[in-house]
Amino acid sequence: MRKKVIAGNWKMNKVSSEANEFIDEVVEKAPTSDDVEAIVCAPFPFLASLAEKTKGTTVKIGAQNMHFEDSGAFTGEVSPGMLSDLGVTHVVIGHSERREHFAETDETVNKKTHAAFNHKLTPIVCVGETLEQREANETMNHVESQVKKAVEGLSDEQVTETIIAYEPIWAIGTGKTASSEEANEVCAHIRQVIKAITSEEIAEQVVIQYGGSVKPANIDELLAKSDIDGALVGGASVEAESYLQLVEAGTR
Ligand SMILES: O=C[C@H](O)COP(=O)(O)O
Repeated sequence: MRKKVIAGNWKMNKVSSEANEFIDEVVEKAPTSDDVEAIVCAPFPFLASLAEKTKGTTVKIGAQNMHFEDSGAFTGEVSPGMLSDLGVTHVVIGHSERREHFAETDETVNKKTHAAFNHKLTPIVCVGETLEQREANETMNHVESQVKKAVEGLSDEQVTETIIAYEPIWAIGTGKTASSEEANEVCAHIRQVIKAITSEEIAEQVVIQYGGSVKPANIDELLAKSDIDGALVGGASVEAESYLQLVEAGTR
């Protein structure tokens, strides 16, 4: 059985003292079950401290973005090696907010996915359709194309380790969650796409998360679905109490 992976994405929230208080509480109270993996994806300035505080615990720290190059004249950017050197283990790649506001493309997503593996980081690759695409029945084709491009050129082993987060853009931060059936349908399609590229055995191992207005009140229903293996959570992951409830749901 695939383990549930619950990743909080704080986005651009918190100051250092709040970040440290959150992680102290989460480290103390997070369930230590093999059935669930807890990841906190925090802004760059907090990563060193959070990675230090979670060393030797079950809580993992992720970044929300990175550059694909190892080093160079890229003012303001952060390299994959800088992240892994701190003890960061995961990195969100291709979040729709980065695609929309920071010109992230399928091509840069693919480069970043390769760069993540080159530096022993696990990529959490985000895909998902706009409301217009859903209404035009383009969801499956769009998501399929995003997934194929993201994993292009990866080895089978790397595809197995890639976490894919299906996040319909219309459900992000809007309070509108995709129904568990709608979410599962797309996650199942993503698994079929992975199967077609690799094999059934690999597709069965790939962790596929749902993201978009996930909260303690709706996570159980989502996680009960056959192809939803976890959640990428924004708003409801910012407070420790709510985040811990989400992680706890992964153990049920
Ligand atoms: O990365 C997280 C997603 O954008 C979902 O955000 P949300 O839970 O606030 O809707």
